[in-house]
Amino acid sequence: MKVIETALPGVRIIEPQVFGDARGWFLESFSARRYRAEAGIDLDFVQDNVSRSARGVLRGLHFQRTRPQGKLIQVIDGAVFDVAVDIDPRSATYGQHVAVELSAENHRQIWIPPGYAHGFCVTSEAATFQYKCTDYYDPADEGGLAWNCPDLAIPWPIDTPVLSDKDRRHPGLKIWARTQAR
Ligand SMILES: Cc1cn([C@H]2C[C@H](O)[C@@H](COP(=O)(O)OP(=O)(O)O[C@H]3O[C@@H](C)C(=O)[C@@H](O)[C@H]3O)O2)c(=O)[nH]c1=O
Repeated sequence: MKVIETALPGVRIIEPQVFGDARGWFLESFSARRYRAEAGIDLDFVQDNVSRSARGVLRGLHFQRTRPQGKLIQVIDGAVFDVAVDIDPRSATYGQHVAVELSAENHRQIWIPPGYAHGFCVTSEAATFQYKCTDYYDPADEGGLAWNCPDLAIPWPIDTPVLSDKDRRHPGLKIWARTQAR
């Protein structure tokens, strides 16, 4: 497999080795030993999630405040524009993001270590999105940032996404940071 470093510390794009033959193809989507050695993922995964979304749906930007989740993400069907945002005020890349297209066709994965905000929008007719998490979901611990915060300047490929009520209400980075500083 190929591992590509990004501008954000620890965030890596992974291209699994795809074995094609007359029947179709095969790939290993995770192997603890190899992902530790080659992608530097030395945390255990405790939860797997799958979501399905229609074109134009945007989920995010999400994180857990006290029990942050590392996420190993891939798309099983369709295509998404996937984004990780550095929300650590002590980080040299605070407020910066990495964006990557993940699709059933390119088989790409992204590893987002604990501590980043994450979101994606669907660029195909529909998309099936699958991810492994290093900590359990805790609704009481959820945090969010506005997808369209001007300080983040994320070049989303759509202007008017379909959002959940929850995702419509998140603050921008500056307002969120002020609530953290208290
Ligand atoms: C995320 C999650 C949701 N749920 C439930 C809560 C709710 O009733 C329903 C939908 O939840 P949400 O609207 O939060 O789902 P969603 O917007 O897909 O949330 C996800 O977004 C992406 C961007 C992430 O990075 C994930 O970590 C997660 O936050 O599913 C769980 O039971 N377990 C989970 O792990």
